[in-house]
Amino acid sequence: MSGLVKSFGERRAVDGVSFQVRRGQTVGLLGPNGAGKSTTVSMICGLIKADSGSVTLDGEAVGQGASAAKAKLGLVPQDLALYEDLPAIENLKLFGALYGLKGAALARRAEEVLALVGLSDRAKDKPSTFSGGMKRRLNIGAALLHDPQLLILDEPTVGVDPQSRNAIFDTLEALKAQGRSLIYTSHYMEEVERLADHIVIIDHGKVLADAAPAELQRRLPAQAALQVELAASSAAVEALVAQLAAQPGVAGVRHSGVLFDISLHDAAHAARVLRWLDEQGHTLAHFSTARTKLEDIFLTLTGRTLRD
Ligand SMILES: Nc1ncnc2c1ncn2[C@@H]1O[C@H](COP(=O)(O)OP(=O)(O)OP(=O)(O)O)[C@@H](O)[C@H]1O
Repeated sequence: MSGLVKSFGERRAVDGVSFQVRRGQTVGLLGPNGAGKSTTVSMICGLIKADSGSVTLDGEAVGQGASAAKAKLGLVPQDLALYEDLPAIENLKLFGALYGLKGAALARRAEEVLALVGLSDRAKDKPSTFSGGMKRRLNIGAALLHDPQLLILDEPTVGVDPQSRNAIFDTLEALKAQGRSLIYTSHYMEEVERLADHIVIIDHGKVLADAAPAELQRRLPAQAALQVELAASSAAVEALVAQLAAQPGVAGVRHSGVLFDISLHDAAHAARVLRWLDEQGHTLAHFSTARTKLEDIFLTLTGRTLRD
């Protein structure tokens, strides 16, 4: 899509958004509340009309009405769109019929989709008896009946417990393995880190970053983090902070009591820092290492956390 703009009255919700999704690619569209994610997604699907800009799929315009390009995309809306009192399989058949599927082909496809979202054993049960996560998976299934090439999911895991979130991710990974392209919006950096091979960060309707996760990681001032807890409380904590900060490869040091968070330019520096602490006679109560979170780049770019 290119140069998408949408205003609601005086408010410019989307202000010139452009990015590409390659075949088979999973793009994570990240942004805080009100950033313009849902509006962007609605324009991509032709649900709302852009003030300007264009969306094309395989070179064909996705317009407002029915089009060949539109038939290649599926939308999983943020709000559930299911018939609570209709068995799961019948829900899927209903959506399939809306896409023009009939008879045996419709029945076969509904079964396939139910298996894909991991609900085959609940075919005859009604969504009203499902957990929140199962409803979300059925909602994803509803967008898959017509076998879309590009699936767009608007916050597919909102309000879902961690276990169900994993089940949803298994479904998304299966779709990815089938070579489908995915766009999904999220507040959750850890989800995007798990699934996306490309990340677009938007805020105030504008694209702030559009890159592969590893590339975003490289833009961070620190690549890795080391957390150490010293055994004895040290009277000279501030002096130690200064000494640690002066060690080669250390990008920054923060502490809370005897717990030190040391940012490193590279994970390879961790061993040297630990050796230095040992040489200085400090005993470790605990230590851990971690990759610096992409959440930090988000904070750097937007000045906001994702959960603001
Ligand atoms: N139909 C509408 N009428 C008026 N303003 C709207 C409408 N839809 C969205 N907006 C405004 O446009 C801005 C972007 O909203 P949008 O829903 O696209 O953000 P979002 O990034 O999806 O946020 P969230 O994560 O909360 O869903 C917000 O300021 C919102 O209040």
